[in-house]
Amino acid sequence: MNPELTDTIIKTLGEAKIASPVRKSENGKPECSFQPDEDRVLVEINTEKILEQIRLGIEPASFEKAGPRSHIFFDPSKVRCAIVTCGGLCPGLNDIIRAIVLELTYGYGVRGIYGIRYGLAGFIPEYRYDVVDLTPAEVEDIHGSGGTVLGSSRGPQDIGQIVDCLERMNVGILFTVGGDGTLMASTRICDEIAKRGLKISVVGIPKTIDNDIFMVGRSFGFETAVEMATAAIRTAHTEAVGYPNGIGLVKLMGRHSGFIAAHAALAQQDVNFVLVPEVNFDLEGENGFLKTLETRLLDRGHAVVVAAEGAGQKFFEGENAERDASGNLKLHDIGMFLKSEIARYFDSINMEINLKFIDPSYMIRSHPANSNDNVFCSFLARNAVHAGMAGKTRLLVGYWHDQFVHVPMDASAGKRKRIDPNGRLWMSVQEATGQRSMTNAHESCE
Ligand SMILES: Nc1ncnc2c1ncn2[C@@H]1O[C@H](COP(=O)(O)OP(=O)(O)O)[C@@H](O)[C@H]1O
Ligand SMILES: O=P(O)(O)OC[C@H]1O[C@](O)(COP(=O)(O)O)[C@@H](O)[C@@H]1O
Repeated sequence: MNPELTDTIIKTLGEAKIASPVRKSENGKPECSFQPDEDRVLVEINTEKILEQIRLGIEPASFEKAGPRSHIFFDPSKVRCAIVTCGGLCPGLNDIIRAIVLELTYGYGVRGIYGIRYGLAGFIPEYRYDVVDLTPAEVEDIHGSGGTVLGSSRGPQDIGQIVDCLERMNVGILFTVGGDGTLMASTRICDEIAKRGLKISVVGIPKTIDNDIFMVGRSFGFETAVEMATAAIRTAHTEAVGYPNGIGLVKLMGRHSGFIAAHAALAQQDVNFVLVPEVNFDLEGENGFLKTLETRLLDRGHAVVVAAEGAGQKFFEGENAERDASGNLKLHDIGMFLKSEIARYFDSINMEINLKFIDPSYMIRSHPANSNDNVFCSFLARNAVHAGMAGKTRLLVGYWHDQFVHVPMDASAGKRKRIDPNGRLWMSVQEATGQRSMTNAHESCE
């Protein structure tokens, strides 16, 4: 184990003892000193008290702290591990894969590490996706690239077949890197493992640039996404001030939660309107978006509008509601909608505008992680390895109140973190944009 990292973890987490399964043999190669102990059992992180608090709507004061444990469950010389990345891309996926491989190899002396191609589909024989052997050499340079070297996918896969594959490959620890869908799938994989009485740990690493995973304070890639979104807003502002009655309209990702839009608007305070899924707004009327935009143009001559993709979906009610392969509702394009509504409105009042629409969504999502996210990914991944090697299962490695912690999968699955319309973040957005009259008059969407 990297002594520097170990020290940091000891200081941060106050761990008294550190697992040290690897020692150097006479020829300098790592050798496992771990003696399997029959009494050791896989530990389900399913703390009843935490789940009960969440059921009652009380924020849990703490979770079990993440970090290396004094006893490990799996024999590093025998255990095989698998990594799978699922759902939409996110900056930092390759950093996570790389850090898992390096910690397993150099921290614990594990040799058999497999990469599953194209998400959960990679477990299913009919797709014929080859498994990748993940070695330090294989992952050496991947952290500089966006996306995931393993590939990803959406779409339902048979849980029985996934566990069959884990059995066939003799996998002891499965690392699932994904969002709320992956979390649901992971809990079902855990159920099937338990039903079959297998000794397989499933450790989740929460992934979503939307930063909306429940009971996870910060998800990797979010900071990179905000940075990139801020650059797009800056461009929109430059374009808007460059022409008479210039309007810069930026659409950002955020299916259910507008965290990227809210944070980026606060980072680049040239934004006049932030539209998020959590807060309703009207188009027409005195306090409606279009009239408020007109007032802003008459007052200052330019405006910047930032819309998260899940905002204003009520305007499409009654239209076809399609779903993607994973069952997520396909959203109507709020950016294109606002673009045409703005054009229609100003045409109707005979006022000339210059509108520039920017949609940087996929440029943001496929970007490599920034330095802070690089560091964050490394800690998340290494803590996931510690949890897995210690025989913990059915948990997510999360970041909660400035600590890396073990979040029971069941505490997070099926729920979502959203902007509180009465909370400090949204208040700050309203103050920074001056849009209070437009969105304050309306209720939250849920
Ligand atoms: N309720 C569920 N049960 C089992 N598998 C699920 C469930 N929801 C999603 N999945 C699977 O998890 C994978 C990732 O889900 P998806 O929603 O696409 O992305 P994300 O994990 O980023 O939310 C997909 O293969 C999807 O079919
Ligand atoms: O175009 P795609 O691949 O369907 O992904 C779009 C979705 O990706 C996200 O950024 C993240 O979604 P997931 O967490 O489900 O992967 C959503 O905000 C957005 O709706």
